[in-house]
Amino acid sequence: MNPQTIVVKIGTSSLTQKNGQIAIATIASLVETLTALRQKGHRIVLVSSGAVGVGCLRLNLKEKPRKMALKQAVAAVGQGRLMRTYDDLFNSLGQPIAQILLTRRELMERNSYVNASNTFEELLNLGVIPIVNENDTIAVDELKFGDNDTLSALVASLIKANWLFLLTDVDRLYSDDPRIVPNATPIDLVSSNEFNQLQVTAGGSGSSWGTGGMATKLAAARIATSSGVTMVITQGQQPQNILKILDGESLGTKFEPQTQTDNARKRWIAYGLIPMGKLYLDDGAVTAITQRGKSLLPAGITNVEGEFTAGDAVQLCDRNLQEVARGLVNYSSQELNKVKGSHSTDIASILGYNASDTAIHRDNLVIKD
Ligand SMILES: Nc1ncnc2c1ncn2[C@@H]1O[C@H](COP(=O)(O)OP(=O)(O)O)[C@@H](O)[C@H]1O
Ligand SMILES: N[C@@H](CCC(=O)OP(=O)(O)O)C(=O)O
Repeated sequence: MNPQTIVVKIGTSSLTQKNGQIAIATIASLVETLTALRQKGHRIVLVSSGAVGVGCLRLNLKEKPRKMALKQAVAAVGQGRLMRTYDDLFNSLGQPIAQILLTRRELMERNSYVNASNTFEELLNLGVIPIVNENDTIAVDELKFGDNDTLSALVASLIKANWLFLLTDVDRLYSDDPRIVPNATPIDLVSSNEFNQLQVTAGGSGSSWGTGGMATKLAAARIATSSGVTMVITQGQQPQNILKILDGESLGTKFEPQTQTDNARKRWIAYGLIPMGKLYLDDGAVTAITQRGKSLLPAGITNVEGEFTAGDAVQLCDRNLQEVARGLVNYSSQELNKVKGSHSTDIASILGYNASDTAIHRDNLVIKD
């Protein structure tokens, strides 16, 4: 197999045992597997949860704190211990690692997005395994990834990975939460054209330590597959299965990639940014941008929702309120409220100054699959 770029995400539920102790055997096996993959020439990034869980363990807290500041303090305790554990184990196999802590803010700002991407590139070229987590200590609510499933999919998109493995405490996706519905049907493969028809009940976390459960894993699958990444949900207790899956064995649930968005800037618009508002479009505008590759003109906008400034990301929705695209606006929400539905030739007289013909230029538009 050609060298692949592989992101592996492991959840708290796999890093901790039922009794709350750290799952040393699982971590050791993960470290061996990732080192073996590196030795085969693959480029590896590990996204590891567990800072809060390990912090609680260190501080003898019996459950995950609910108060934000306390959770952040606990994560600060746990992150160091987690990295210490990883460094000891990777070091014994001669594998260098690095720590990367990210918040949503870094991926929202184009310069820091590009910087993060360059840093990953250099680390991977050096043969290092970067270990990523959310920077829980400084992340504020509105700028949180919130869960590492989403973070890992954004990282996979950022570094143009071939694969994203989500290691968790179930062996695959089921039609329903198998803890609640024991005879739920296992799902082995989700092909690119089946994704939108997928009939599953994605429940919350199965343990008191996990975040998001299956719902955030499916959200991650959407981001990953539409960035051209193959995603697999598989059992965290057997990280060595990653090697078998790469060799073609069917273990876990595999999500096939959609057509790849090659343009890094467009991937950033689609996934890096948090949309600040919505534009509702008439049918003509929807067809023009989705089928004819046109820019969005103010004439096709029927309604504007939210408050944003020029340069912000917005969602574009059709008359059924379905999101059809995302893009960076050339106007603020105030301006768009004045010029929506107007012809480009009238805009200067409505606003009293010369402005862009397009509400969103096609170079700044990303159409949803
Ligand atoms: N449809 C489903 N298929 C499989 N697992 C599901 C489903 N819905 C909910 N779950 C639950 O999701 C849990 C895994 O998510 P989570 O606890 O957040 O793990 P992690 O810490 O690995 O992110 C499983 O233990 C399972 O109980
Ligand atoms: N950043 C948090 C992880 C949050 C999270 O997504 O947890 P999980 O659902 O266990 O992957 C931590 O390190 O505790």
